[in-house]
Amino acid sequence: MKSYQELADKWIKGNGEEYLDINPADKDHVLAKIKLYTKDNVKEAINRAVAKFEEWAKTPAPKRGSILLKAGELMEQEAQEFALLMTLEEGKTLKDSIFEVMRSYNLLKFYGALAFKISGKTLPSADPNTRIFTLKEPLGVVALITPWNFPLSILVWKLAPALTAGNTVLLKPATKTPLLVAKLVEVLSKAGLPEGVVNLVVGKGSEVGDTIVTDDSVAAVSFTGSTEVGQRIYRLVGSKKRMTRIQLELGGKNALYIDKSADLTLAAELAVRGAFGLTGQSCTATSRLIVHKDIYSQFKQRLLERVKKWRVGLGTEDVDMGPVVDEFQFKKDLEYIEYGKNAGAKLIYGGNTISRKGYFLEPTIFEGVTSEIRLFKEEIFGPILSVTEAKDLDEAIRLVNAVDYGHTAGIVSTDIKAINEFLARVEAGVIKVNKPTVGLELQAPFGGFKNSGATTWKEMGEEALEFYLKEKTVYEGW
Ligand SMILES: NC(=O)C1=CN([C@@H]2O[C@H](COP(=O)(O)OP(=O)(O)OC[C@H]3O[C@@H](n4cnc5c(N)ncnc54)[C@H](OP(=O)(O)O)[C@@H]3O)[C@@H](O)[C@H]2O)C=CC1
Ligand SMILES: O=C(O)CCC(=O)C(=O)O
Repeated sequence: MKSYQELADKWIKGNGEEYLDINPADKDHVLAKIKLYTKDNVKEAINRAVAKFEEWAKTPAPKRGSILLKAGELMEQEAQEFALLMTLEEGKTLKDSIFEVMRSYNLLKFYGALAFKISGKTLPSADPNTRIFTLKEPLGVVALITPWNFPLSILVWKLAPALTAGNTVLLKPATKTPLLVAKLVEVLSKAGLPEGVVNLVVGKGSEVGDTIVTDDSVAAVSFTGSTEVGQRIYRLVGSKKRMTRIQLELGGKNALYIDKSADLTLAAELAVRGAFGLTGQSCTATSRLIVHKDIYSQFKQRLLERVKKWRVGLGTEDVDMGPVVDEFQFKKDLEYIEYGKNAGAKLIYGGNTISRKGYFLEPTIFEGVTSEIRLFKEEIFGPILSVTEAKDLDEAIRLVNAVDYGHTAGIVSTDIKAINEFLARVEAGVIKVNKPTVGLELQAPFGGFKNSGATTWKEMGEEALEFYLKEKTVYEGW
């Protein structure tokens, strides 16, 4: 069984308790024993980031960008090793891991190139002897806190713009997926990133999280994770003595609407891919289907035909879906399945565990899910899909919006009027038309609405850089 102990020992140097990093597809496979960071270790890391800030901020932006471009190249060369580690540590299929690694090295290259064009603007002045212009500057030490489900790309889409902009970084990945991040730090080091610019801390969020976000040396916090933790961080950061910039990307309960004009084969494909791809553990996952009553029974038949062909197994095999990430999430999924059966919804597919050494579940579908029950309203983050019938487009849009989240939504339709009505009235940061709700491209900005995000700043795209820069306005007279 492959061990990553050497990688862990080299880059993760906490003094706290030991944590076993386990392969979710095989509970007996320990990838490494991780020494977690204590609050004191975190404080030391913050101090290192503070001490390095001036030097890194003064490094010319093109030089900073060149290091990221180089890191992107190195990651591309090691893409297969990154992908294998991702599958062993998080459980997603190798195909999905390779896709995530590709996105990650492209993100490094994208923001590396953007370093060459960080710019302010020049404005006309009412005074003929004055020139007005703006200068963009880094913020200082930024803290990046990330989840396990996209263990590499989410982290890189924060880290790359942060570094390009000239900030030093405190990096706090999810405790479940630290090895992959250790490998990223290794690549950055090989690419020439000076020590102390990026400071990895691997510690349980519930123990070291408050220390990170409340430290007055931390100028900004960018967090992706659950709405519950995000709201806690929002309150804590708001009560700090130092004004602190904050970006929050949170949970989702995304709906895909199947219109009466939809191509039903396409609709079934998009529904199954969106709901069960990545084991449903995606903030862009399709968790709810809203189906027009006129095509309900034909669509249901196509949906069941498609899901029967969905292959579950080890991520390293040729399958469509790997295991659930860990025991905690596995139990949570099972509780929701039991709850659904007792809450009046009808289980029409799956619902069982698969007897292997890891945390394997069948893709599961409930129909007759009303908007009052928890299956409809709460983020599950597992391979469980709820189906609800709508009498017309108006009711469908109301149902799509009838949750506290507003991350992603989708419509499958060939009716341009219905599509435009949907685009205008649905409250979500990303809307997909005839596409799966999952799958974001790095050059496009994204960020959720309602309780799916703080809607302060976008991530990805050129827009992501703005979060990591402040703008100074100069009035230069003569
Ligand atoms: N909007 C978006 O773009 C995305 C949102 N998500 C959301 O993330 C969630 C799944 O990820 P998950 O990792 O379970 O989410 P959590 O909110 O539990 O954790 C996210 C990160 O925050 C840390 N953390 C936990 N408690 C605290 C705290 N009190 N203070 C500071 N940091 C803390 C975690 O550390 P530790 O691992 O040690 O607990 C982890 O690094 C889902 O809700 C999903 O929707 C996921 C991807 C994208
Ligand atoms: O769907 C994607 O491409 C990525 C979305 C994401 O960040 C997530 O689901 O956690």
